[in-house]
Amino acid sequence: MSWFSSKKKEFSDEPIIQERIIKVNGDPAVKSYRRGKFLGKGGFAKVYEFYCQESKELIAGKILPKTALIKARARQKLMNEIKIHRSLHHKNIVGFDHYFEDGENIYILLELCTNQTLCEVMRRRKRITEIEVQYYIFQLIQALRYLHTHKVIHRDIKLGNLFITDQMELKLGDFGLAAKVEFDGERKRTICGTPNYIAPEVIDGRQGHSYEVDIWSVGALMFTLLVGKAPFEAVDLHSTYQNIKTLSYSFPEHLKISKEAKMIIGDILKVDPAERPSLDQILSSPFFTRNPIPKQLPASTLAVPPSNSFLHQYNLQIRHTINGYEAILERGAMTARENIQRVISFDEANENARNGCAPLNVEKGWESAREKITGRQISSESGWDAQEKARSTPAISERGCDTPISPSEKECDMPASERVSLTPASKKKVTIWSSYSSSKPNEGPMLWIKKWVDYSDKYGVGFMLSDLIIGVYFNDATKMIIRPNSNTFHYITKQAHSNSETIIMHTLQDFPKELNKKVTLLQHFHKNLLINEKIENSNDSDPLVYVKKWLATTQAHIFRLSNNIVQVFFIDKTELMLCDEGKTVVYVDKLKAKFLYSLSNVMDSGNTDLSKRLRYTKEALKVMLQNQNPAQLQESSLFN
Ligand SMILES: Nc1ncnc2c1ncn2[C@@H]1O[C@H](COP(=O)(O)OP(=O)(O)OP(=O)(O)O)[C@@H](O)[C@H]1O
Repeated sequence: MSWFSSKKKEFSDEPIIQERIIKVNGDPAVKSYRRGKFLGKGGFAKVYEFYCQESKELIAGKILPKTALIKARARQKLMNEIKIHRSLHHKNIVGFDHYFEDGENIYILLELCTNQTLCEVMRRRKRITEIEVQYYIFQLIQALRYLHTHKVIHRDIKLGNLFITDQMELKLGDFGLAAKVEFDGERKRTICGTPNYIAPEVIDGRQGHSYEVDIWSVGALMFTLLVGKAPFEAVDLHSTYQNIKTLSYSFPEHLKISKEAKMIIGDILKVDPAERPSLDQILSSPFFTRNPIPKQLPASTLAVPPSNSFLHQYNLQIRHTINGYEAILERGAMTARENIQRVISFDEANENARNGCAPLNVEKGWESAREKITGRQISSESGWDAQEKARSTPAISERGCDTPISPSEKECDMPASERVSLTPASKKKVTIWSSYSSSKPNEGPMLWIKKWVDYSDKYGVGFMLSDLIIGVYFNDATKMIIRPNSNTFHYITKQAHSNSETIIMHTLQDFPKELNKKVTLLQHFHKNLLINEKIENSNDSDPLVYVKKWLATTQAHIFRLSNNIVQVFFIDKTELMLCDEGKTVVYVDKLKAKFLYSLSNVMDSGNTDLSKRLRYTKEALKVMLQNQNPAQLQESSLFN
């Protein structure tokens, strides 16, 4: 793999560096590089842009004078760095191209990261917002997952070793202090140099250290990014070490740092390495799962906080996915998707076996998980579940973004689902479902049914969606929807002999007389379903979602929404939700614990109860979509 970037650049009189190479046919030849812009300098090295004259491409060239490598220990360290770095290939690790030498220097050619490092960002910004911390640390953790699976400890995670590309991707670099773990359980004893965020067990030295030192650094780094100074910083090294050993650090009171951020940093900064969370546990913590992580930050954030327009756009995206306590589901789905991604990126059979089939209990440890899911079938009007109360998710500004949000132009897009990549095996299985859950492209935002009531013996089914849209699916298959406290409603009818639907908007003061009864019913549902709901201003231009089809069987109520989400409410009070075009399965058990799976993992997991429910759902969907008689469903086998 070549790390040369194809960017053309004109150089005039910069020095030329020549690399002696051997051609494929064995003939000696020379490859020339123009030494371009100075990028920075480290302990021994100076780094420049290198312009390859033959390929006309750019790369970063690290120049180490041989005079700095006279001591055997320095040479050994460099060889160790090269040996480890050249074996690593991950999108969040600076790419290693190759190295060569001439009489004076050793040259290491590396992937060019044009946006410098987080050190320069922090110099300009002092501290960054929580959403940016999520963005960068998420990528760092992907790099560390890869490293640790390949038995490498980085041991020098610091701002200056976190490079940023022109695409705003984070890349971990500088493997000068990295170490390979030779056997399971090996504890490293020596560490050369002074790592910035040194872990207490390294200072102590007695019990040795391992992968957990990188985890410690992640915590210390997160603190630094949010606060603007390292957690244990002191006037001298001795006091810093003392602070580390006694965990003496505190969050300045004047800074608005979320409790989720404080919690995960506190969990990581534990003196006993065994008490620190794993990388996966860090990513499953509320700090990372409470909102989708942006796909890309704008380059402006290298110098200034995220713009209002970026935050507004981001907020719009997540308003559809996060509403009340249901955020848990979406947060979990993110984590589940990452879980899938992780399985794939590790690309190791044993990793697949270990990670692939494990259900992710997104509730574990979260207070929010105590919330109950709504949507119980009720038998009469008086049974509206007044106790069910949604938690409202704090606005983004309360989640640590200092900048207020105001409407403005579009700046980025970040559907979390784009992070998903599936193994070929999963793809195969998903098609079974996508034919039911996604016969058309995704048609709307991520909303789902939060409450419903079945009045089909008289009128139809009333429902409330997660963004508090109220709707009725009438017995004649027409639908009506209204936003909370809105003066307008939508009436949806199906055209005869075709599948297409007509949506007409009316005001509550002015609508055709023949809709009188339906509107009365809609208002009745509107009033009752919204009891105890916290209503925020809704926007009439937001896309509408409604129940497109539903089916009641002896075992369950099955709903298919216009955004292709399928929800199944079983009579034993368990629930299933198929989202993400049927690729993600959310299962809520009787105790309201929520589990997330990729569809392929459920099928392979050996969870026969869940597989049975999924098969049942598939059959029910077939019946529903082909307008068959529900009696054709083989139901007896479901809850034996
Ligand atoms: N791949 C790269 N792309 C762009 N700039 C780079 C790259 N690698 C290094 N630099 C720049 O060069 C500087 C020094 O590089 P680096 O930190 O790798 O040198 P070092 O001698 O190994 O440093 P240290 O003393 O921290 O170990 C970096 O801070 C950065 O500004």
